[in-house]
Formats: sequence, structure tokens, C-alpha cells
Amino acid sequence: MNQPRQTATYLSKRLTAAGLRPVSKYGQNFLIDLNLIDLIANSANLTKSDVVLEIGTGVGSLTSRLSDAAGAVLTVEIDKNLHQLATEELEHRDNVKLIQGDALRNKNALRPGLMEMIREAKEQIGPDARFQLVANLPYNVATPIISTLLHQTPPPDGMVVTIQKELGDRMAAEPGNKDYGALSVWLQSQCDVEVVRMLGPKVFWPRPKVDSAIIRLTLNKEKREAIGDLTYFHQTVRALFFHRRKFLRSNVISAMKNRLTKEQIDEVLTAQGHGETARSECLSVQQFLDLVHALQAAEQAA
Ligand SMILES: C[S@@+](CC[C@H](N)C(=O)[O-])C[C@H]1O[C@@H](n2cnc3c(N)ncnc32)[C@H](O)[C@@H]1O
Repeated sequence: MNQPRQTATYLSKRLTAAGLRPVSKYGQNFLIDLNLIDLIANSANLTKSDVVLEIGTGVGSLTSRLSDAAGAVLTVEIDKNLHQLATEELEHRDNVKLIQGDALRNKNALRPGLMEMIREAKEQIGPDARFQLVANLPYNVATPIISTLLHQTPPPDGMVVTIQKELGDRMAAEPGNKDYGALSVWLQSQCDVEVVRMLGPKVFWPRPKVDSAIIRLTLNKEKREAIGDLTYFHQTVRALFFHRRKFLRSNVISAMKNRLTKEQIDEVLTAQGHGETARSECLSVQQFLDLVHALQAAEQAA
């Protein structure tokens, strides 16, 4: 297959010929190093059993790599003009479905119909089919996309994404670290998180003002099953990090307002071994799981 050349000059000429310029509000920073595009695709260990979701088709450079390696690719592009360019590039590829529009309905919900398409594509591949997100993500929607996908049925078995370095730091952060927060706990409660490669601004055109990272998240089904009620867990963890400077007890009291009394909360915290000066940012992921389960059980018993 012919692969598009991918240099800043090539991209700039391609867009200019179509009367276009990169649109910053859509996070249009294109990867110009083909080796990195290969690294992203290869890091997902794709086979023909994979259904890949790409968010942000751009001009379709990563999409063509994904199409070579995967069984089916669904790629979503918000920008009508880029969608048109990518369609011209990719229309001969039978396993690529291009969708024009916003991948998100809002910050907590995916575009309607997207998961149905993924489920259908998986069914066509058969019982061994996997679902993966592989994308050079638009930075302003990277968190809602990754977080929301983990609420879906099926969730992605794996995700390989290029994101802003700071976001990667928050995803992989450990307890006690300044970057450790609700996102770290939500992702690490069900995925193994690895940094594949740090990327400086030079590998993109136009150059972003920030550093980036390629991150791989691998779903751990046992961990995910142990969470139980995903929505309850996610909402409670977010509430427990709401006031970072407050003690854990104050955050639990605010989170459980009108649901549990202070006495009931103190009982749970004591049973879980959290003293008055405990802070959310020092709890391990397992401690969050135990605490949220205990709060949920206390609420159900109340
Ligand atoms: C960082 S660029 C990546 C482009 C290309 N995949 C690459 O690797 O060079 C992000 C792309 O996402 C698109 N985009 C931004 N917000 C989007 C959204 N909410 N839904 C779908 N696509 C979006 C942008 O127009 C842009 O083409």
C-alpha cells in the first residue's frame, strides 16, 4: 500500500492545496515522524482480531497503519475538511469506516451510536475480537475520551494514545505524588498504565507549546470486576479528591452529605484504618476500593 509521506512540508502543502490550515481549537498538531506513527501502531500489538477506534483521523496517516494491522478501524474526525481529505486517502481501504463529527456527546458521554458500531464490528470478527483505542488524541478531549471509554460495554482491552505529558503524569502517578488524583485512581483501578515514549514539540506540525507522551493502558479484567459499581466508584473517588487540601474525613463527609451521618462515616474510616489526619492523596488504589465499598455497604445498610 502507498503510505503518505509525513513531513511538515508535505502536510503543509497538502493542507494548503486544499485551502486549509491547522485549526488549533481542534488540537490539530500532526505527528510528522513516520517512525513515531509506527511506534504508536506497533505498541498496540494489533492483529486482524482487533477493532480499533481512532479519534482524530487528521489526514489519515495513522489510520492507514492501523488499517494494515487491524481487522477493522473506526475513525472519527470532527473537522469536515480533514474528514474529506482523509476519505480521499483511505476510501480504497475496506476495513476503515470514517465518521465525521464529534467523538463526544458531552464530557461524560460518547457520540451516540459509536459503541453500537464497535460492538457490531467485534461481532463480525468473532469471539476472539478485541477492542482497542489507538490515537494521537486531541489534547482538550483526551481525558473525557479515555475516562468515558472505561464506562462502556465493552471497555477497550487496550489503549495506546499520544497525549499531553502532564496528563500522562497524572495517569501514571503513584500515591503521595502531586499528580496523583481521581484520574490516576480511576485508570489504575482497572488498567496497567505504562509510558511508552516521551515526545518533544518538534515531532509535531505545527509544534505544540507542551511536551507529549505515548501512553499504553492495558485493561485488567479481574481488577475491573473487583470494582463492582463503576459509576458509584468513579463518582465517589472524584468527590474524595474534590478539596485536595482537606483531610480525607472532610472530603468523605462532603461526598456523603445527606447519605451517611458523621458517626457512620467515622465508623467506616476507623474500620478501614484511616485516622483523622489521613489525606486522599496518600491512599493506594486498593485502599480507595476498600473504602468506597465500605461506604457503599454502609449506605445500603442505613
Ligand atoms: C492531534 S490531531 C491527530 C491527527 C492524526 N491522527 C495524526 O496523528 O497526525 C487530533 C485530530 O483530532 C480531531 N479532533 C479534535 N477534536 C475532536 C473531537 N471532539 N472528535 C473527533 N475528532 C476531533 C482534530 O481535528 C485533529 O484532526
